[in-house]
Amino acid sequence: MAGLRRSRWSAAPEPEEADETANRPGERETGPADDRPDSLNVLTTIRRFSPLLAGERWKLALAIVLYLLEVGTTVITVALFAHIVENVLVAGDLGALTRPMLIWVTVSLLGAVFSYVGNVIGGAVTEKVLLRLRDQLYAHTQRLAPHTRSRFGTGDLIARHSSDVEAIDSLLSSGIISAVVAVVSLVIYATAAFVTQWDLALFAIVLAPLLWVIARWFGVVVKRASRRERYANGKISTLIQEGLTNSLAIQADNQVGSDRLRVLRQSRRWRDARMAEIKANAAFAEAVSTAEVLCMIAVLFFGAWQISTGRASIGTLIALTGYLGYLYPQIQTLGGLVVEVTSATASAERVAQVLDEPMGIVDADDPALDDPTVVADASDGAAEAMLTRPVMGPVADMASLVFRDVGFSYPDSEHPVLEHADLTINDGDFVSVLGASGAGKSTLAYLLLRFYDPDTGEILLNGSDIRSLGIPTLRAHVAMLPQQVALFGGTVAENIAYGRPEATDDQIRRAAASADATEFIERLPGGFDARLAERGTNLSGGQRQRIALARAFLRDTPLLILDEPTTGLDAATTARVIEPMCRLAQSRTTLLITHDPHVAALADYTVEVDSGRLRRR
Ligand SMILES: Nc1ncnc2c1ncn2[C@@H]1O[C@H](COP(=O)(O)OP(=O)(O)OP(=O)(O)O)[C@@H](O)[C@H]1O
Repeated sequence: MAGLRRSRWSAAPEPEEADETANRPGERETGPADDRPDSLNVLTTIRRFSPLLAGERWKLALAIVLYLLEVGTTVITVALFAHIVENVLVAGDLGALTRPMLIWVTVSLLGAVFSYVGNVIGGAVTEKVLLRLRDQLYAHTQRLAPHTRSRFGTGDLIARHSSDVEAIDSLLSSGIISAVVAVVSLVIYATAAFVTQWDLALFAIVLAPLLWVIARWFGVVVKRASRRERYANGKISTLIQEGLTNSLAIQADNQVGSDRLRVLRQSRRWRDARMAEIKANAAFAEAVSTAEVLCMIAVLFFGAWQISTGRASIGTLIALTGYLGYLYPQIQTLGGLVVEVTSATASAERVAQVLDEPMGIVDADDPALDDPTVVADASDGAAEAMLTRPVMGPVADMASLVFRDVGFSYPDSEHPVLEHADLTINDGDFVSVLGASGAGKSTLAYLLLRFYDPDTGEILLNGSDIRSLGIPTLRAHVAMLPQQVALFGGTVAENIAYGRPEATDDQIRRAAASADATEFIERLPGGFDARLAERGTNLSGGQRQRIALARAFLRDTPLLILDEPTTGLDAATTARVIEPMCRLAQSRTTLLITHDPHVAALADYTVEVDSGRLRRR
């Protein structure tokens, strides 16, 4: 099993400039740094992510061969054109036109087929890499320890999963294909040009190193701007995600203007970074075009001089300019790729930062550790079998708990939350957990569910250390109702059955009845088939709690953890939640975390979390 380790990456390493998210509670201000020793360059990025190309390299090679065959067809068409100029137009022999024209049409059709098949195969590789990367990144992110996930911020993680992943994808597959094709075509066109007229070709080829230098220089400039742009993009996602989630509080607190200003300021930073990118890209394109035009003019001058002195024919000059017409764009493509690919490494760094963070607590056979190429490539049914494979050990119908000398502090905190904490809870006990805010009540639930492991001591479930049970088995013993009920887009019935998707309609209805939820559910348009709004915002707080209780009734686990189930509810609603809650608690071991002494009094006894200890009262 993997434990928690500190990462060599922080969520985003260096402060760049004060920004609007900096003063958010609990958030560490971070920003991009251009000169990080462990920042990725193009080669390290390709090496880092190339396992995602496993099994696809031969397709990549095939796509490259097809593109090159297409390049071969264009070389032939240029030679044909020169042939037609010399032997048909200059010689005035129209009869000599038919054969080269037929060859031209055939070769062009072949070129179109090569190009089409190459595009489709290259595209298929690209999309497969994208699928694998998305799957790997999401599985990894979902297994991060809670404190690591909150360090990144949800909005920023969403940006890393969307636009940053796409940038890596273009770098890995299309980037590789385009680079190889551009290099080999360059060699082919250059060879054709040399064979046609070596001294003129030599004159024209001096452009290549010049363009390379220009591309390298602009690559560095664009990468710096891209880092700023990626960073600002992540921050905008964070701000918008926070703003939308807290929309009502923002309005109620009269902070609409300042909230908008925060997003606007970050958007301005993004605009500035984009402008830097746009200017660098535009300047690069112009520098390349100007160098290209100057070289072409020089070749024409030199070529015209050679024709006038009889050293070259007009057909030769036409063929040469034809090859150069294909060769220069390849140099330009290569230069553009250097710039584009270098800037995409800024996204690669951001994705690598997430993947380099160690996962939280995971079992050795957790599907998140599976080879992402195997899972993502599997058919839908096979992937389902892999990801929902039965890893469960036997689930007991009782739950006794022992905390033995437990010590714990959060990985990024100096202060211990629990120290030498001891407690025994017998099967069937209904225990309320009290304590000052920040005492460590919710932390107990985190430890019981193994989001974290204790630094010292052990927690026993039915006499076994919970570390020996396997996470799915442990969690199959526990139903947890968090402070914020987790509701998902879907119907009421689907939400009740979350955690036990195989439940029948009848079981779902019985669970709803036990949670005293049937009446309000049936009043919803569609009843059990009514669709819930995002996070269940079309339900009241009490109704959301009762859906969560129905879910817990349905799961019917021997251990129940209720984390502040009545927070924010008025007396009448609290009463409606408490009744089914007590019914649920009656038949299992229950930990009820609460601040409310009236609610706490419902339990058989109280445990107080105080100064890192657990005291039974
Ligand atoms: N991810 C984290 N990283 C570092 N410290 C944390 C983290 N989560 C909680 N803490 C700290 O651990 C302590 C215990 O937090 P916990 O949420 O368990 O308290 P609580 O008793 O449930 O509080 P409340 O009643 O206010 O919900 C607090 O001091 C809190 O600041």
